[in-house]
Amino acid sequence: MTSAQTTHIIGLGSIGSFVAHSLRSLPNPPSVTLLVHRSNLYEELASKGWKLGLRLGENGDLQEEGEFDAEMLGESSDSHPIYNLIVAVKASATVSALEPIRHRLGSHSTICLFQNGLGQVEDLNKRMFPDISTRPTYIFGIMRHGVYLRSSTEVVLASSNGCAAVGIVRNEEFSSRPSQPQFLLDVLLKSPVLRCEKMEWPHLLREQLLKLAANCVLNPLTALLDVRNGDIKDNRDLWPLHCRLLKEISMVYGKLPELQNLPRDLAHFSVELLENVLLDTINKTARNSSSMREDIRKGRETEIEYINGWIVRRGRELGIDCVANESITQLVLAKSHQDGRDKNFQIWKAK
Ligand SMILES: CC(C)(CO)C(=O)C(=O)O
Repeated sequence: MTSAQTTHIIGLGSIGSFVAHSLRSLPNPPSVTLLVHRSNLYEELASKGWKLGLRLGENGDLQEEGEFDAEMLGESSDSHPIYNLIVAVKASATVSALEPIRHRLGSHSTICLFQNGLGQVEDLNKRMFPDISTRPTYIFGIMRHGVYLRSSTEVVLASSNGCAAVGIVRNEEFSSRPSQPQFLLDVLLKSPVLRCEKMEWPHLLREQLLKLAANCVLNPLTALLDVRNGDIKDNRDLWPLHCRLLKEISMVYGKLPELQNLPRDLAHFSVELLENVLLDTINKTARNSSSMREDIRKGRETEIEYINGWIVRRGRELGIDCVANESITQLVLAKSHQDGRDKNFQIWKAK
């Protein structure tokens, strides 16, 4: 049984588990239901008494929070409506992850996406909620905390100076929807560990676009060269490529219809500004191994279609040829499919 005060969380990687823990550690915690895809994770949570642990710093004490509810997706025949949903799966897995609970979502729901990249809302609307009247309200979240999983039920928060931002996505059909996004916003904003601020949509969109520009350079290059973020700055041979990628991105941003009516300080994205954001991101995350490099190393699908791929698609709509972003997208796709192809080739050769 769920109520309008229950928060569901799907995607129990580092971000999803961190948010789940933050909500349950509030003084009057909301009820939180974890939506689990893997039976081994479900069994592990059960064996730990439905608790998740958070360590503040690598060697900090383990703080456990419990009384989570959990549902094993695919096996649960639950048809109760879901009012508040936090999505922390990879951008490329959003639609498939939400498929088993699609019948429980609708205009009564608020969906908060804590993900890299852009284009997920358009995907959800097209593939899951084509009827405008049944669409949920979306909140987009930007996570600036360094978190990683030490085990499937233990998260490490690398430092206490990270922060997060959330804002309600305003699009053409956003009007008076029956969902109550305030509940989810309030619980997210209350958590002292999350350090989450609320931003009005044009400001959050600007932050997302700036973050996306840095991701468009850092993520594919670290993945293709198999290096840490800091190495991208030190390798001078890459500089002309950074510049070409950012020039295309600046041109696309300059023509985005959703920015046309905004004041200049919100809609202006010069190449110099994007370069500064890129350098600042590299300096702050120099020792990080980017999420795309990790995806490639672990043989997982990357988010390239929602990072450089988004720039290429929007560029195409606006008549801007994004040759550098398109080439780098193809290279990352080729690299991530390489192992599979090698295996197929071996099988083919063996026949
Ligand atoms: C900023 C950066 C590149 C940090 O590693 C990131 O967002 C990612 O890895 O996806």
